[in-house]
Amino acid sequence: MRSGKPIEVGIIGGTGYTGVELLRLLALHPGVRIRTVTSRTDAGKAVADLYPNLRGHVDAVFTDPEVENLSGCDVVFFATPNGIAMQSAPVLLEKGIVVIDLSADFRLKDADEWAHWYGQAHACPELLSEAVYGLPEVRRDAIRSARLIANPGCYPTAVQLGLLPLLENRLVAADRLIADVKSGVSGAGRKAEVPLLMSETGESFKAYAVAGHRHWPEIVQGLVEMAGEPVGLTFVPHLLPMIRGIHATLYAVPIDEPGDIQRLYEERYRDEPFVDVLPPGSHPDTRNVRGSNRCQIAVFELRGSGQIVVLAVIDNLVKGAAGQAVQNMNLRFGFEETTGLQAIGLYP
Ligand SMILES: NC(=O)C1=CN([C@@H]2O[C@H](COP(=O)(O)OP(=O)(O)OC[C@H]3O[C@@H](n4cnc5c(N)ncnc54)[C@H](OP(=O)(O)O)[C@@H]3O)[C@@H](O)[C@H]2O)C=CC1
Ligand SMILES: CC(=O)N[C@@H](CCC(=O)OP(=O)(O)O)C(=O)O
Repeated sequence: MRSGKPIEVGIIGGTGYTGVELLRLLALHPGVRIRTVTSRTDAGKAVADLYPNLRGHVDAVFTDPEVENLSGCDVVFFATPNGIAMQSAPVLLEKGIVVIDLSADFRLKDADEWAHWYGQAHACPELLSEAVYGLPEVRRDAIRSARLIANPGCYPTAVQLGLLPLLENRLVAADRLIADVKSGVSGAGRKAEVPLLMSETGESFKAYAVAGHRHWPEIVQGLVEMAGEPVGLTFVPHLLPMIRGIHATLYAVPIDEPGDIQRLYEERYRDEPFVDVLPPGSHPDTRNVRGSNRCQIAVFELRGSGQIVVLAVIDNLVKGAAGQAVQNMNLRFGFEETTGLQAIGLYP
């Protein structure tokens, strides 16, 4: 466990939902000092004036997102829209600063695939192979020595953790996977857009991006690595009338008699501090992980159809973004993995 001088942290995009969630978590982390928090629109304003929940905990003032404002940082988090981190990550890495990107810029390994899904050419394709996909439950050792960490997306975190034990053990048909996943509205970020108004989302429920969502290639990339074979995945995201939370219902067809699936999940995740396999017959509820870095999972083998159904819930802003980013920082800088992440889910 690391001790000594706190590490210096920078956050680009400190006014957004994942940025302020990083601030909430890092403010109580004993091993860090928040050195720089950026905003183009609120530069010069005290962080605690914009976010009074942080009064007395964060004394930083928003600054412009210029690279010069980040020198002296040991680690910089990008909590920015896609396409921003790839512009400045190379300069920061050259300065010896560790980069943890919460956006999707370094998640896909194939630059053409990235350009296809994100609608622009990648600015530094040469870094894609080096970037470590920061799902600690799969890649803990690589994260410990990474310079550039691609923090997973929210949907991909829930789906991959839900299917990992089945795919690693080759128990299900990898070409027939279904992920039916629902998200709270904060997944879309803090922006003024008509489809995100309370009157549009508040008492309604719908699927979206059924024909193709940019998280699909990210999830498939991760599942292929787990399964060691090609994967066929149907992924359908939905927008739920709630603020935080992701609920994934995952369907898989066993190849043979799969054995004791409950035990398989319990053993795979026994030593994982942030994956909680619930007792048989449980139905995980998004509110039980709200504000916490936990993923709660339940697994069922349906007698009628023979299908395996896995339910996985996370808070999209915590295990799906800022919490997982802090978990990655902890691994990278030698802190106890759970430092600053002990918050229990809010109930009700
Ligand atoms: N919301 C979620 O649940 C999740 C989000 N993510 C990803 O994390 C990233 C951040 O998401 P979220 O917090 O929701 O987004 P928001 O839209 O809420 O916030 C974006 C932040 O980026 C800043 N920003 C915007 N453009 C630029 C720019 N050109 N240069 C520097 N800063 C900029 C904004 O501040 P300002 O304009 O003042 O500079 C703002 O602080 C996104 O890539 C998102 O896809 C990942 C997982 C889950
Ligand atoms: C509810 C909602 O809109 N969710 C977002 C996904 C969350 C996210 O921010 O994903 P990236 O990090 O990959 O951009 C969406 O579907 O676009």
